[in-house]
Amino acid sequence: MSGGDLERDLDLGDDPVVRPQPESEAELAFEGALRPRSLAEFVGQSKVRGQLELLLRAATMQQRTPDHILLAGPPGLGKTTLAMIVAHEGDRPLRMSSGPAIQHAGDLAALLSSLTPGEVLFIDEIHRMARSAEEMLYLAMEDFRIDIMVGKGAGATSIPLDLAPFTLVGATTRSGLLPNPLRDRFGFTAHLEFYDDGELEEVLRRAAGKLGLDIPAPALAEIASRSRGTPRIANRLLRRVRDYALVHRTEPDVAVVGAALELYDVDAHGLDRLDRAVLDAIVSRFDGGPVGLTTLAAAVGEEADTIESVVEPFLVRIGMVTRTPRGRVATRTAWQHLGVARPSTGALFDDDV
Ligand SMILES: Nc1ncnc2c1ncn2[C@@H]1O[C@H](COP(=O)(O)OP(=O)(O)OP(=O)(O)O)[C@@H](O)[C@H]1O
Ligand SMILES: [Mg+2]
Repeated sequence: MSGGDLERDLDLGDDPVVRPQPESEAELAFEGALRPRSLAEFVGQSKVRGQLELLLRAATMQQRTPDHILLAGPPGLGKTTLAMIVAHEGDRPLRMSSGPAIQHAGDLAALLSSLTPGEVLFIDEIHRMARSAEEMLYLAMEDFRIDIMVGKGAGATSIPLDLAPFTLVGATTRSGLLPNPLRDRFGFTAHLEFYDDGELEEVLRRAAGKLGLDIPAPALAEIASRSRGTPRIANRLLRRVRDYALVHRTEPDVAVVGAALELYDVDAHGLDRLDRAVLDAIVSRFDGGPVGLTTLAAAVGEEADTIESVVEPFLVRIGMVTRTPRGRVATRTAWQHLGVARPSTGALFDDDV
């Protein structure tokens, strides 16, 4: 997306610290060390936890493989963690793959035919799997069987192949993109929700413990409140605060949390520069909106997709932006947050949000 000169007068940097996607290999390794290993250790999502517990117990009592499980929800809320827990709780081996790695039915056939009885197969980003593989997966999930095509043209024949019984755990950030026949074949779909501040505080308390950090509760609460309901972001901010305290040879109290996060441009609501640039554009350049997604994206020099999938959901969730049929509108809270006086009359504000 080209924003022309509008794009040039904003310097947004490209290392936002509060994006929900993993930042780097180093972060993935760090996350691995902090991942809860059991359902009991998994913080929050009490509904999903209870549902999973029942499903796993019933399978153990009946000595069968648990039903296939679909984990749906935004990035960083614990889908991969839960998939590992499903395998661990049932004492089953875990095979990990992902949608983008399965580009042909043959890729999936190789994977499925090599599973051992009772194995848990985790397919991350399952909505990105090739269509031909999806169809093979339907039969595999239902009957633990696949048909392998041999030869081409008129001489082609299909050879049925029995599979070892397995549990498929699929994860998706875009459950709306899954075809219905695939969605229907999961025995259980877990919808992960954003965490509240108390739950994030607990995530942070456990993570600090694992890292051997002594951080007072008010400082943990301060990090939690800036973590956008997302454990991955909470753990990342914890790491930045730890580094800051280390370098400045100080105890990580509330003031240190504030200073460290200010350094990384994370404000009291967990908004970063891009979030604020979006809000500022709606308020200052488009008089509070409504403004269309493409125009808005051009104004801040960012991909429309990033605005739509990453920036906007959070701004909508905290009540700073609303979507109207005519475009995005900044709410009263947004004007207040930016410290800009909002005109009290005018046709643009007839939604009075
Ligand atoms: N309920 C939880 N309790 C404690 N830590 C959690 C919880 N959920 C997630 N985490 C931590 O957050 C980090 C990210 O979690 P995870 O990798 O499972 O997210 P994800 O949903 O798979 O994200 P993505 O969509 O990007 O793959 C991990 O370090 C994990 O330890
Ligand atoms: Mg994941």
